[in-house]
Amino acid sequence: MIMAVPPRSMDPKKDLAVYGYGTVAWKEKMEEWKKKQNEKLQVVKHQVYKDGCINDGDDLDDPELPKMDEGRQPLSRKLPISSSKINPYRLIILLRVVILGLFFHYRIRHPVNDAYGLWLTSIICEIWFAVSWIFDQFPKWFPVERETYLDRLSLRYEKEGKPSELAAVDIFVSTVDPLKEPPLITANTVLSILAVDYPVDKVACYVSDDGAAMLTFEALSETSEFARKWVPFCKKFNLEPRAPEWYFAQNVDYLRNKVDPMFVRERRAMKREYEEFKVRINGLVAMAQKVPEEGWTMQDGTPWPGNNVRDHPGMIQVFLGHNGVHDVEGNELPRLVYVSREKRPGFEHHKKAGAMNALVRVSAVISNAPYLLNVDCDHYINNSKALREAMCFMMDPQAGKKICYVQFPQRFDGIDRHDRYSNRNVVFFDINMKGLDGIQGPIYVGTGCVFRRQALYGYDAPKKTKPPGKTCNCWPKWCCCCFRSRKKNSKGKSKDIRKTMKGRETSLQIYTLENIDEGIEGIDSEKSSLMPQIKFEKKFGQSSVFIASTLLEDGGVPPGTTSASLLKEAIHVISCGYEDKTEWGKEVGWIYGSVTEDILTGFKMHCHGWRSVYCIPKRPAFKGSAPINLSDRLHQVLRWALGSVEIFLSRHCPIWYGYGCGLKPLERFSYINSVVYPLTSLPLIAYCTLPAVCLLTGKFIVPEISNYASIVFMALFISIAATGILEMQWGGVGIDDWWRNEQFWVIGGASAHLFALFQGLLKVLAGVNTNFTVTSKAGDDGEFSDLYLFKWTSLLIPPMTLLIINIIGILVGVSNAINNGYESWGPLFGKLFFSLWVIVHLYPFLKGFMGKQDRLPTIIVVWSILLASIFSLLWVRINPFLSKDGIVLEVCGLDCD
Ligand SMILES: O=c1ccn([C@@H]2O[C@H](COP(=O)(O)OP(=O)(O)O[C@H]3O[C@H](CO)[C@@H](O)[C@H](O)[C@H]3O)[C@@H](O)[C@H]2O)c(=O)[nH]1
Ligand SMILES: [Mn+2]
Repeated sequence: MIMAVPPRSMDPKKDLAVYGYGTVAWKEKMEEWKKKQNEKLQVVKHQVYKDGCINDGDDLDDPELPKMDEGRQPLSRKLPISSSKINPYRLIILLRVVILGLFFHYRIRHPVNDAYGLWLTSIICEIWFAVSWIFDQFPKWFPVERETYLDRLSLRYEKEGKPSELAAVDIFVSTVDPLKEPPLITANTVLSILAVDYPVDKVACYVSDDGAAMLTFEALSETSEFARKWVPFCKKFNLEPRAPEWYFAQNVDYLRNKVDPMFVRERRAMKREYEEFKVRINGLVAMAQKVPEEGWTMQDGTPWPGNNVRDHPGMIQVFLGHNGVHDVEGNELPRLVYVSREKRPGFEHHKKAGAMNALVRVSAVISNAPYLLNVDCDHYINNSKALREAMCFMMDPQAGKKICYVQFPQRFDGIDRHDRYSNRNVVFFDINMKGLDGIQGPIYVGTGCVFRRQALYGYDAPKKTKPPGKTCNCWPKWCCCCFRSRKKNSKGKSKDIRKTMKGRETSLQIYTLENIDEGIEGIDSEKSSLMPQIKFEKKFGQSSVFIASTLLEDGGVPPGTTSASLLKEAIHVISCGYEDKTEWGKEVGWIYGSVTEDILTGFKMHCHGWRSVYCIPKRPAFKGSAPINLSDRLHQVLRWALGSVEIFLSRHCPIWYGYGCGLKPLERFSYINSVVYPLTSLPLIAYCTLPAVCLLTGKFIVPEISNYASIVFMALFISIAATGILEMQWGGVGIDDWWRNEQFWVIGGASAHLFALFQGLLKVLAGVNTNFTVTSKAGDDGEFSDLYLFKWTSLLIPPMTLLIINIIGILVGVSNAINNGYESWGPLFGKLFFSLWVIVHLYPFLKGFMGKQDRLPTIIVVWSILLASIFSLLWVRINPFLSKDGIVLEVCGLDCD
């Protein structure tokens, strides 16, 4: 019976359901089935991914691989979440929808007559919460996980005795302010990149310095020198991680695993080398503290061109490269390039997105790898196989072609044990993103992401057989038509050019505009179908070298170019006027218009029909740092929310943008959710104020409840808890992380999101510019001293106010109840619960607010005052020695009737 399973099926769950899943024998059968499947797989040529969309119909045949070879198999696999976990989850979601319906039915038909305003406010808030819940919930309907097969990647692309066929990757590191982003951190990131487990000639590291700091430049120079020792050492002993600071922070148990004495010796020596390196870097930092009056001068005596951060020429320096320096063992090292784009007053620089686009062009001119990885300066490579992991998706002959990027989760070092401010974002990275991966792919989060270069150039994803008429991503229909024909042309041309380029490799010189014109003119056949040069210039700008590079879909630089001419062109493409009247930032590269350029950039790609992939290797691929004190964290969240508001109010708002294109509906839901969430701050603040108002006025948002109503309320409460719990289960998230996330949702919502909303509106209405406040990255991890750092910011006011009024509300409510006798405790209970719910959510905020006092934590003082007053009031009430009527008025001072 099991043999009847069609050989192309890859879904044991589905098939087993037909063949007796759930019976006693199913396990055995499954084993047998799996074995048979595996045997079959070896000869099956065209495998169809469950995805459906993923098979391009490409021929898998690699004549060099024997028919039964392991290297023919897919490089990765989708692992659906087990149905025993996901089905109850879905069931509960549906139940919750039904219960919500009943809830609103009751709520709307039972207004509170003596507190109509309260009732109306609460209902409006609840409706908003319900809607935003829908947008958050349904993109989590099809979560998946994935598994990669690095050995198969190796078998396929690194055949014995032949040069590696792995694709090249250009790696971008962005940094801006060496004081907030210590050079040592950037250096560690760069070292981890240079030492990555990948063919050296296929890796190029570009560091973008938006601060034009000589400190960064010199630190990088030191780093390249140290890399000559560090890289061979890492590779020799296969170390992890390859960022020295974090490597040496691990303790090695020399006794346990019979460590090679040679290793012990070399490790010790290397540790000393690293310490010296650190001393040199710290020396540079110390020197950079005070700017000399005449500005910085370089070692050769010439003044540093970047002395005026806002007005300086573009700078490029190649530190390590192909024919240059070798490491101490004589091996080549990856390329390392310092880039600081030109800045002039009067030009909009578009923050990080602008920096990334400059790097896209520079790298296209210098190495033009078909794939790009971008990391923030503090996100080092923690798993040296990270690039290979990404290639398991990108280079998969069937699945790869449609993938625009492979996103890795952000993981962090140096966060306090309890992760007080939910810096790890575990719920987002382990639940929401896995959900999206089952739809059209995770959103781009700004770092730890490997891109397909072509996808960044604003092209549509390849289509299998596309029905004509539905190919583009702009919403007006007429626009679709014109756009389609243009796309076709560009694609057609790219093929031609590529062929021609291959044909006349030696003769084609492409340094200047004239040359490329000649080149195109030379292809007289099919000339009419070519996209005119002018159109390319309109899209990509005036660099013919860059334009030519975009046509090489498999990357690489045309042969016969000299590095001097390339560098000249590289300077050209980072000049600040370069993007004028082009599609950079509009359709090409990182997209401008939001401080969270990441969401926007990924969104555009999904609109072009691309899919992205979420990759979670066992050993985290990248690790970074996060702001752990309250004020910095709130500012970070403020920036993110502001970015979302900017997108929400722009033409790229996912509610309106991109219909009739590649964006799937549930994916759209998720994007909508990620731009409207700051709006939730308004109902949230209102809702958190309600309990206090109720307690103070003695009114409530629901009338006297019937039994039916209390059942509905309970059911709603239970279904909310149940979805949470089941979600934690399939996502592998702990209750503490989940709870922190809930708490921070309230804290952030009551402060940063609200401010973001106003700043965003200000920007749109009054044109006030938004700036990108970089978060400081802790240099030396000083025992989380940062956690207790307290900086005053107005962001703290709204949550503080909410806290205070709720505490006052509780006090007043309790004392009222005391005065009014025991029958009034019943209704009070609901209000107290409501109010405590707010306080409990704001608790981490209160802790952060209190800072850290060594003797007697203020928090204890506050709580004791609070409890003390409650108990004293109670005491007053119960005290049998006093006559009731007499004392009450004296104590609470309120008019209690
Ligand atoms: O004008 C600028 C401003 C920032 N950056 C770089 O942008 C990165 C992110 O800045 P950071 O302050 O660390 O922001 P985070 O909130 O920690 O970053 C997250 O959120 C950002 C969007 O707000 C994304 O760009 C990041 O990739 C993502 O990690 C850093 O490498 C900066 O050097 C620039 O290159 N130029
Ligand atoms: Mn960061």
